[in-house]
Amino acid sequence: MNISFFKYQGTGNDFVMIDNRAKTFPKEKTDIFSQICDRHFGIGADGIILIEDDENYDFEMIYYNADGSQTFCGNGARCAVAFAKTLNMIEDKTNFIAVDGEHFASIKDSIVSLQMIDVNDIKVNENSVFAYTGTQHHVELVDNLDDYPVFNEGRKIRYSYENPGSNVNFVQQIDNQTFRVRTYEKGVEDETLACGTGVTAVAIAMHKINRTKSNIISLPVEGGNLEVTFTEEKGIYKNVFLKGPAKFVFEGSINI
Ligand SMILES: N[C@@H](CCC[C@H](N)C(=O)O)C(=O)O
Repeated sequence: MNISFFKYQGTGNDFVMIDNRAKTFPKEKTDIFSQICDRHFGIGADGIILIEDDENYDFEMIYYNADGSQTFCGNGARCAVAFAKTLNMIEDKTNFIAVDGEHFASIKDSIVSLQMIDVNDIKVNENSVFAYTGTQHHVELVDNLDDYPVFNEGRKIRYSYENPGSNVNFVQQIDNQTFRVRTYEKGVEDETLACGTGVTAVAIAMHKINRTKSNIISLPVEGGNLEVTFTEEKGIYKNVFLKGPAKFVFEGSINI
C-alpha cells in the first residue's frame, strides 16, 4: 500500500502527518507505526498524526507514539495546526478535538499558540512533581543538565510509574522565569529534542513549588525555545498556552 505523508517538526520533535480524511490509513495494523517511525528502515519520526474530519470541530488530531501507543502530544498538536492550515481546513484560528479533549489554537508565521487542557492533577513529591498535561509527566530538578544521563535515569523513572508509565523531564533553572528542559519520552523510549506537554508540566510544576512567581515561562529545549503561559486559581492551572514554531520539512510517499 502506498501512503502519502508530510513531515513536520516542532522544536525538533518530529512527526509524520497523514491526511486521513478519506479514512484509508490502516490503523488496525499494529506494527505500522513503528515501521514508519523507524529512522533506518522507515521515514523516521517521534510519532505519527492522523488528521480526520469531525462533526463538531475543524478537525480531529489522532496521535500515535513511535511504538503505536496513543495519547496527546503538544508539539504534535502544534504541527497538526500548521498542517491543517496547508490543507485549507482552517485559517489562522481553530478549534479541534484530540484524545484529551478540545483545543483552541492560533497560527501566525509558523508560530503556533496552543491552548492546553486545564491542569489540576499535580502531585508534589519530595524530589519531583507529577503533572498530567494531556499525558503523564514526571518533573525533576537537576544540577548539571548538560551532563545528566537523561536516557538511563529517564528510563528507570519512566517504568517506576504504573502502566502506562510517565514521560520524564529533567530541569535546570536558568533565571526566575527560564527553565532548561531535557525529556525522556515514553512511547518513543528515548530522549527527544523537545516535548510540549513536558515543558507545560515543567512550567506548572516550577510555579507550584515556588521556583517562579511568573506566569510567563521560557523553556529552552534541545531543539529550540518554547513558552508556556497560564493563570492559576486555587491550585488549578487554567488558560494554559504552549507557544513555539511548527514547521513543514518534506513530503513524500512510502510503500508499506
Ligand atoms: N512529544 C509530545 C508528547 C508525546 C506523548 C508522549 N510520548 C507520551 O506517551 O505521553 C509532546 O510534545 O507533548
